[in-house]
Amino acid sequence: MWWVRRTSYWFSTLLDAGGARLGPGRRTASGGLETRGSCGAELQGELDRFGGVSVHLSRHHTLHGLDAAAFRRLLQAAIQRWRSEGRIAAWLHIPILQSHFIAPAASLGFCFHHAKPHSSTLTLWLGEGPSRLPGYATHQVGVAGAVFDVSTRKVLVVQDRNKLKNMWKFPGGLSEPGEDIDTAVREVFEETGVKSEFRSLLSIRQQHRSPGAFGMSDMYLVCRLQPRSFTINFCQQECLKCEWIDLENLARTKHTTPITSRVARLLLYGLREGFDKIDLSMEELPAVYTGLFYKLYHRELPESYKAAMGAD
Ligand SMILES: NC(=O)C1=CN([C@@H]2O[C@H](COP(=O)(O)OP(=O)(O)OC[C@H]3O[C@@H](n4cnc5c(N)ncnc54)[C@H](O)[C@@H]3O)[C@@H](O)[C@H]2O)C=CC1
Ligand SMILES: [Mg+2]
Repeated sequence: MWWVRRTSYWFSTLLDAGGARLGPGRRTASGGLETRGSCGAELQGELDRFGGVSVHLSRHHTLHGLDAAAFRRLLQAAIQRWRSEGRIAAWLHIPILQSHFIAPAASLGFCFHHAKPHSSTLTLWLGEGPSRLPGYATHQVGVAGAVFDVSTRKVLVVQDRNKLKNMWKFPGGLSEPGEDIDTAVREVFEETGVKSEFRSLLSIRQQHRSPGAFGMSDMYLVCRLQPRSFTINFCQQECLKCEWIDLENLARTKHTTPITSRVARLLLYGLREGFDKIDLSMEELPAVYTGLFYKLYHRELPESYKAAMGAD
């Protein structure tokens, strides 16, 4: 697959606005070799592994002195080309001192994705249907469901279509703002077609500077879910494969991620010794001052302790 080589950055980001020559042998967003020539200015970008194209204006020194109208013409031509090449999205990284290019980009449909102290990033969805680009995060919360059927000892796993290595993992994805951890049930259904019910929280992983979270922080939570249906009808856009596999095999196989493997072993332990040994159960409680509700996750408190301390 072409993206296995993406770390070598052979897709160069080029703009020849001022007639500057392009270096020989450079790769472009179209995946072909950029040719030298006098065909005029062209806005080129780097391809990402999802099929989007990213343009960093800071790398285009020839843009200096270009007015907003000329930039708009360049961008419009580039958008047409990207569409014809089947690109799904365009990302425009604009240094703060070139913010006069934001308005022409916005007039062509670009919207803000996020801003940092010295630059802003705009996106334009070029794919079919509504945009599937993830929003920006301070922390993003990913949730997954370990849907485990005790009677068959099988657990539901997927292989992600967009990952560099195709390892088995639990179906799941990013929660939307305002969603609870148990939205793992929704993610599992959307990705696999399998219906399930929340049982408990099994693990929490926190990682900072995560590449999958635009360099921000990522929380990844795995829930234990009880299956309510078994027929798989997986989402072709997100998954390459989806299967019910034997829990012991998942705990042993090398073709899985370390977190999935660890949770598989945790489930095996729960199966043998009782799920109360591994479950963080959830209770919804009223917030004292706001009148809102929140969900609290912890190991089950024995009845005797609840009674001794007074019920909530
Ligand atoms: N099981 C494990 O060990 C692993 C867990 N994770 C965690 O899983 C969570 C995310 O789950 P996912 O299934 O990835 O989320 P998800 O199911 O919400 O999928 C994200 C969607 O956004 C799309 N997307 C992401 N970046 C894109 C871009 N730049 N352009 C276009 N489309 C883009 C993907 O194609 C996918 O359709 C995170 O918390 C992450 O840390 C990630 C890797 C391994
Ligand atoms: Mg997913």
